[in-house]
Amino acid sequence: MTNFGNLQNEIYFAGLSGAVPPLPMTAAGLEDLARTTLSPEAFGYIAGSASTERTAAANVAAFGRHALVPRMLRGTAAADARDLSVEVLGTRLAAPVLTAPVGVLELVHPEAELAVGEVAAELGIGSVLSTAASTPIERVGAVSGENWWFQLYWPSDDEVAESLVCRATAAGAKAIVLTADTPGMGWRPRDLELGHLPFLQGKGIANYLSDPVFRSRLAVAPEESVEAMQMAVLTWVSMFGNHSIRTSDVARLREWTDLPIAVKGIVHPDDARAVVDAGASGVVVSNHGGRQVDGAIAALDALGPVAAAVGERADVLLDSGIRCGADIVTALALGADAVLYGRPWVYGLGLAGKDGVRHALRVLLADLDVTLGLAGFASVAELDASVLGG
Ligand SMILES: Cc1cc2nc3c(=O)[nH]c(=O)nc-3n(C[C@H](O)[C@H](O)[C@H](O)COP(=O)(O)O)c2cc1C
Ligand SMILES: O=C(O)C(=O)c1ccccc1
Repeated sequence: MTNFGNLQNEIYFAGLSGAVPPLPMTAAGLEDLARTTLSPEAFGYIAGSASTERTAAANVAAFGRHALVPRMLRGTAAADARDLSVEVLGTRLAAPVLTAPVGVLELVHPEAELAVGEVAAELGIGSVLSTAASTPIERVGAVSGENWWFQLYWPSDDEVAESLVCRATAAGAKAIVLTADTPGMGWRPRDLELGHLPFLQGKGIANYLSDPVFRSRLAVAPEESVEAMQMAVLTWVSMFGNHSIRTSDVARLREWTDLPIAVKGIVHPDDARAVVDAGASGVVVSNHGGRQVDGAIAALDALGPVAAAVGERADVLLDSGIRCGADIVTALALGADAVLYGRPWVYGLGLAGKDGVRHALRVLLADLDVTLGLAGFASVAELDASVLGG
């Protein structure tokens, strides 16, 4: 047992000698501090969503429309015997949480993906490494323990896509997460107002620059000169956007790797059924944190119908709007097997590197642990819709 909730005791006892936690104890507090600490470009890129940002707001608001109805006097397990573990896509996790794939982490801190992979492994949860990482797959895989997955942005050059998948498989990834909702970049006013797209500065393209197939497309190695690097960036631009991927391509991905495949960015039950028919064993219900289609349905509102559509045929994960322990309990009650945690730990990374990521993740996991126990549950496995009063 992991006893994530023990963070409470740790802080209160340290408080006896006058110590207080170095960072805020809520996701909102981390965001507020990041707003005044990070550069406007970095903060705008992370906090920003598409257009009016109403889907980003809806993601969070949707959790507020569900209330937990805690059960009392059930003689449940002591805090140190509570079991938060789950198995998703064949991966055993100490809690139903993985860090969401987030690109270009060098924008906020040089430790970037290495910090996230290491801390997730230390805590026994999972991490999903972005294609748009600032650090090559092999280096991140080497420090990320056993429970990391690779997120694929399928480039318009299929041979580059296959190469990325083979590299991730060889580096020890336990699953491939194909992101379906980003055939191109969403309309993002905060970035547009600053004229800021990090990739054009060569940030977040380390997996391409280190890829033998991508490099074979370049006339001159990017290390040779500033002009050669600019050509590599333009080659990236020409291959990042890819509107041609279809459901049937999941079957092609299936041929490149034996790893389980999840498709991320699904909100329609028909799309969920189709990708499972094509060979996916997981679906991530997500609208990319409201960064792609503004006006889209809140992720939590899409969860129930998607979970009903796939039934026992696939695992269901959810992201977009997870901010506290009760949000995870709600998502699991509505049919998710686990959640991906996004922006709050990115603020932690920006504020204090690896320590900040650890802080943000421990706060979430402790809140989940305490909430679960107080609601009358001894394990995550026992959670079902009845916690919502049914
Ligand atoms: C700065 C940033 C970069 C992201 N980069 C990626 C990415 O490279 N690949 C991907 O599949 N999703 C990416 N996402 C989406 C996240 O994986 C996740 O779906 C989203 O952050 C969930 O919303 P929330 O953070 O508001 O909870 C990114 C999100 C943010 C905020
Ligand atoms: O910024 C994003 O949300 C994102 O997912 C992304 C990552 C790399 C390239 C383009 C978009």
